[in-house]
Amino acid sequence: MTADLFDDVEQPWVEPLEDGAQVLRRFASARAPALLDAIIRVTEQAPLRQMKTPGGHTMSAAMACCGTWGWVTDRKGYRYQQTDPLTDKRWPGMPEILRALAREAAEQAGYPDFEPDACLINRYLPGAKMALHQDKDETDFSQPIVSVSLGSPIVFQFGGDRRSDRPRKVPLEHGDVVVWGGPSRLRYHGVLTLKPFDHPLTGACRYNLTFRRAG
Ligand SMILES: O=C(O)CCC(=O)C(=O)O
Ligand SMILES: [Fe+2]
Repeated sequence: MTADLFDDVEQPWVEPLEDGAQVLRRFASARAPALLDAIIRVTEQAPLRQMKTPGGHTMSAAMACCGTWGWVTDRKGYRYQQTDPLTDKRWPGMPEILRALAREAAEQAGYPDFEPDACLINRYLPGAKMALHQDKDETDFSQPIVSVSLGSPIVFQFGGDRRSDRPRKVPLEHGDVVVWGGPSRLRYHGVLTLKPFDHPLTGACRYNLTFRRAG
C-alpha cells in the first residue's frame, strides 16, 4: 500500500433529488482545504455574526457574506445589501476559488450560465439549525441556488412549495453540494440541529456556502 492511498478523496457522484434539484456528492471534497482557507480570509474582513430575525429572534447560525451582495436580516426585515452593516464597508469580493466551484457545480447540475453575485457563509456549531424557509429575496429566480457543505455532517430538509409539505431528509456530508433551480427553485428547505462531531478539518463546526444571483 502506498502513502497516497490514504490521501485519496472519494470520487464524486450525482444523486437526483427532485425535478431541477441534485445532490453532487463529494463534489467539493478535493478542494475543501482551499475553500476553508478562503472562508477564513473572508471572515477576517467580514466577521461571522448571529443576526436577528424581523421577529426579534437571534439566528443560531453565524453568518458572513462575500460578493457584490450580502444577505442580512434585522428588525427591519430580510434583504440584500452591498455593505456589511457591522463595518459599513462593501462585502469582501468573492474569492475566485469559491466562484469557480459554484459555477462548476451549477453546470454539472444543468445550469451552465450561473453567475453568482452573492455568497452567504453560514457557520453552525452543535445545537445550531435553520428552520424551513424559501430563498426568495433574489430578483432572478431563473438562476439556481448552489449550497456547499463543509465539515460536520447534518441533515438537510428539502420540502415542497408550501411550508406544510413534508420535507425529505437528506443527510449531507463534507464536500456535498446541493443545487436547486428551475421547477425546484422556491422549494422550502432547512437543516436539522447540528449534532456534536469532530471533523478533521473543522472540528465541531459545519460551514455552508450558499451561492445566489441576488441582483
Ligand atoms: O446550511 C444549509 O445547508 C442551508 C442554508 C440555507 O438554506 C440558507 O442559508 O438559506
Ligand atoms: Fe436557504
